[in-house]
Amino acid sequence: IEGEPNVNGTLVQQHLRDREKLIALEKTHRQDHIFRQSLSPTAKRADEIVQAIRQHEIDNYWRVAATDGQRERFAGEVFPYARPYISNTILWKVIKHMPKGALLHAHLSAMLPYEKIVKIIIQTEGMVISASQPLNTEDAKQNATFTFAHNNGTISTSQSRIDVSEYIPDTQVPVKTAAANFEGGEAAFIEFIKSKTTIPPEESVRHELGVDEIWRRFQACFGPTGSMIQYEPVVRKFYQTLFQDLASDGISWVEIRTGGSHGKLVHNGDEEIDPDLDAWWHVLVEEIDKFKATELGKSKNFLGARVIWSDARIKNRASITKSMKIALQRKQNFPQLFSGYDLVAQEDLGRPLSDLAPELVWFRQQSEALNLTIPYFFHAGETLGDGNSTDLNLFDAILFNTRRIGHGFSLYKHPNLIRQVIEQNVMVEVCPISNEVLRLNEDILHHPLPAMIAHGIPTAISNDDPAILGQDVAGLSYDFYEAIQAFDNIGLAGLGALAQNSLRWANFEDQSGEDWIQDIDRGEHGNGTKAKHIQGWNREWETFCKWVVDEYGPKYAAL
Ligand SMILES: O=c1[nH]cnc2c1ncn2[C@@H]1O[C@H](CO)[C@@H](O)[C@H]1O
Repeated sequence: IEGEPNVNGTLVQQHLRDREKLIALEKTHRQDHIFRQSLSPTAKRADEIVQAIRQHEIDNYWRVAATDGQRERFAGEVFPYARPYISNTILWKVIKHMPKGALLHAHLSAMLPYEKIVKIIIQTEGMVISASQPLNTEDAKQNATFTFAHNNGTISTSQSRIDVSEYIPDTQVPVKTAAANFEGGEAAFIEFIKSKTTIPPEESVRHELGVDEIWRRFQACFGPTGSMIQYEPVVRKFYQTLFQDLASDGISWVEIRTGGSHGKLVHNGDEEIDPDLDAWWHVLVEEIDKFKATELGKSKNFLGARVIWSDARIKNRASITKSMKIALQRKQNFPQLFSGYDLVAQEDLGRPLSDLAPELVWFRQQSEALNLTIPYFFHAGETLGDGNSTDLNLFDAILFNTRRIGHGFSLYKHPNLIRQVIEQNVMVEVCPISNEVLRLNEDILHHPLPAMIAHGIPTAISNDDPAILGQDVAGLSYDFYEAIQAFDNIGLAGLGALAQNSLRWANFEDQSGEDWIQDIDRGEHGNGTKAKHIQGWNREWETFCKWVVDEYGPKYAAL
């Protein structure tokens, strides 16, 4: 036996060089590779600083040993437990500040926290609530359903509480009165509404109960939301609050999934739904324009919103066809607001896309005959399965030329599809917190996002149903935070690429398939609307990176 291990030995040094090369080679396949290559010196500096901030907080803030009865804490732990700690971090402040581009995957009735909606309702003249039974016990509160409505003042005044045994089921009580008289007052009333419309942390973490169980709870949360966002004055304030919150979070464009049976409106001073289905669309057009003209809308350069018409895949053929006909009419009347088409609700239990092939082919033929551009933006692969019908939806989605895939959680199991998705420029709308709470990944560390990026799959981050699933804010900051927190390979530059992708795959205006692909290929170098918006974001990104360097450079440079 001779000598000692020596770090300066030729073979050791060779190994370390090979290692660097191999890691670098691996990274050239990443979807964010080109974006990283083109970072300005300031952006590179910001990336390094944020890396230092992140590591410092992983070591000194998140890593906390278990003490009597308390769990051990760690970076990347389940979102519902991490959430209260996130807002104390510097990394959070950085993420909040970041320009995030477009929110491409979110369902309207679960976009704005219900506390905000209920407060709007309480303040709106003539809003009433009725419950299916007196809410005087915990059991009753759990079992009851409730409905909001507008009433022109003809209600009986004998009932002023919904949480006493004397309450007569289905009687309307002014919301303001019911809330004020609720045991515990308005705060307790809001808590009650939230208990019926949100998934609490203690439920979210129970992964042992599986996907179907959480989907039953999740789906039930949507029940009361229909009647919340129907009365015009409420709807208008809802949109203004929503757009304010999105813009304040650095989001400049949003594609909202809704429609189907949801697009109904009760006009100011009315009690009944307007049979003219355009009414709902008119209001949204007006509110988008109104917000864009506000100080905040202008200062944040808010670009607007479009709607992805969404039908519940659980519906029978006839009602899907009927809804498609209504969709075609709306597209004719509101070509700019109407973006595309999707099918929603639990994929595992609803109709697979292959089952709906006749309807989807027919719909495409109809829109072509009418000279309408209605691309597909399908949910697909939101499953743990491999080869089950939800997983196979990915194949149909690609064959139907989906322009983006919602979730695509199981895509990483399909090498050939991955190749096709990359070649055909299809982007995956990744919703990390939604996937976690709906029990696909136990925590962010188990999410396939880094695998998708590493394989070169275009991805962007969305929040899906933040009012229900626990983010409890309209913006994207928590989902962005989870992504950067969990994976060393992402970093600020990786988040930047994800944000820029969101604009590159945003459906700003009707385009033929060819033009759509060309604009994605050209990205910031194109000459159309999309390139202009990406260039706008690039400028915001530089300003943001400079802010990071100025604000945190001095302190974190040394770390
Ligand atoms: O992650 C999702 N995957 C599929 N469908 C969803 C998801 N989140 C919400 N919805 C569906 O959208 C409808 C409201 O517009 C709800 O019925 C819900 O099932």
